[in-house]
Amino acid sequence: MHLLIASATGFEIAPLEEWLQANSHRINNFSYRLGHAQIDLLITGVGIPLSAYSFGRLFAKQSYDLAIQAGIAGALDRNLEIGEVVQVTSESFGDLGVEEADGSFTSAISMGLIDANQPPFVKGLLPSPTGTGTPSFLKSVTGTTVMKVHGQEESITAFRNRTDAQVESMEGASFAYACLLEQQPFLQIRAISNYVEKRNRDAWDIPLAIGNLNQVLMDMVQILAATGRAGG
Ligand SMILES: O=C(O)c1cccc(C(=O)CC[C@H]2O[C@@H](n3cnc4c(=O)[nH]cnc43)[C@H](O)[C@@H]2O)c1
Repeated sequence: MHLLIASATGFEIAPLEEWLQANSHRINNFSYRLGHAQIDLLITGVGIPLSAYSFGRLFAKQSYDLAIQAGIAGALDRNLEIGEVVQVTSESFGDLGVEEADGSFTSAISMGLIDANQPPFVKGLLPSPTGTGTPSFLKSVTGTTVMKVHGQEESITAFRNRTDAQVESMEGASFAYACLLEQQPFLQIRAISNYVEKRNRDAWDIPLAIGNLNQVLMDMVQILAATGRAGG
């Protein structure tokens, strides 16, 4: 099977890369062979524009049995724990729209600039397909993708009032959008590094999130390499 593991930054999947270097056959700078799997690594860059270009360019020339986006994320849902690893099963572009004169936000979808049901959107969301090797041991959550990480109480309260999303990242929706349009089976796996709250960098635990994320990735890679199957 041909597997893609993509991340915004190199540090988010560095432990996986080190593990592949020690435990698999290196094909080139970004590809490894392990059992029945070829594993390609992709670093897209942070944010919607960089990741959208990266996925669009890659999927124009290459398809995969399974594409996994892996990274850290902020939790809007306080029931999620720092360090917890989740799978994001629906996405949205959380701040794509206009700021009104009174400071309120109107989304591009409610303005009709994007049709809420224009494929691959379904009711304004980007739902993940089911049955693409979804790991049942991970909690399923809803995600949203923003250009600007929230850090001010008033804007966070307003955002919570207009989204049902449980986690926030800066690339999830670009990945889901590209995969859905290219009919590319995909999974988005995120580890919670912080809560979406008044900016407090000291409360982030990036090492814990990255450690837990990469343990899940290594477990999944070993299972997929052993079985050579993504479905199920
Ligand atoms: O050090 C910081 O203050 C900082 C702020 C934003 C992002 C980072 C990163 O390390 C970038 C990696 C990745 O992290 C995702 N992420 C993590 N937490 C959040 C969040 O609360 N809201 C949105 N995105 C988040 C994001 O996908 C970045 O690509 C460091």
